[in-house]
Amino acid sequence: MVLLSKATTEQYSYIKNCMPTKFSSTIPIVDLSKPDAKTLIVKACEEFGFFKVINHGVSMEAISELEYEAFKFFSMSLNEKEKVGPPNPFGYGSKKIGHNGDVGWIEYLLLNTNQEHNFSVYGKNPEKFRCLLNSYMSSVRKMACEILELMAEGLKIQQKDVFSKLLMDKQSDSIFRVNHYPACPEMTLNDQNLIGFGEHTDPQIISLLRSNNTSGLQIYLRDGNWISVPPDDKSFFINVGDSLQVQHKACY
Ligand SMILES: C=C1C[C@]23C[C@@]1(O)CC[C@H]2[C@@]12CC[C@H](O)[C@@](C)(C(=O)O1)[C@H]2[C@@H]3C(=O)O
Ligand SMILES: O=C(O)CCC(=O)C(=O)O
Ligand SMILES: [Fe+2]
Repeated sequence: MVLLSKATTEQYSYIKNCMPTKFSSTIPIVDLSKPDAKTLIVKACEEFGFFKVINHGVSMEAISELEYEAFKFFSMSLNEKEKVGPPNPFGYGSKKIGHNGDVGWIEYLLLNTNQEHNFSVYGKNPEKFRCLLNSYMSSVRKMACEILELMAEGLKIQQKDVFSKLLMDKQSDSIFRVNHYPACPEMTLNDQNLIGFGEHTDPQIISLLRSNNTSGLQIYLRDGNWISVPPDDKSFFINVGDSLQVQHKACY
């Protein structure tokens, strides 16, 4: 058994511990290349508010290249990374999330997808990072539009771009987050995990999540239980945000 000294535990005490939950085998899967995708998307949104997409059209090469550059960025010294911060609202952030005083064992880059950022400070090869980010963001935006259009069709809304046009708008406030959850060896040795990104709902229309093959993402179900989402680095997970939930209800 490993015991943590008081001094060690004190530095983490302001970040809550993660509760272990069961892995779910019931996450809906939508194959975007199949004709039933629109029906399955609507069903998943209504019953779960969360689903996984395969055949999403974002190339694995673009994903791996960006992931590699992001890892390089996060492996730099805190001093170097902080040249891209603080995130008010965009840039590099560590531990502090949002404006409500939330904290987590996380560091991240927060970008507006429609805004030019000063990339000259983004890591050792900023131009490469900028190119990879831009091409990744445009592929993911394309996928998001496809999902939103399928959703409108599935809901039998005549105007197919009713949701997707919000994303295509030049003034869109869509954001891109690159989250890094550093290992916390002392806690892991003691079989505990610190909360990375704490409990929240996403205010947007939808969130498109991709991660490496590490577990950690948990979702809250209607029945009041939290479940762990089995990781899958080849797929994207789609979370219905508060704005879509409100608009969706208004569609009936
Ligand atoms: C804890 C929080 C972070 C967040 C604002 C909030 O109070 C609740 C929602 C969070 C979220 C989730 C989606 C996006 O990543 C984000 C930028 C957003 O708009 O809402 C974050 C906020 C944030 O990181 O500032
Ligand atoms: O990093 C994750 O897996 C979740 C992040 C998240 O929920 C968010 O950025 O809104
Ligand atoms: Fe979220």
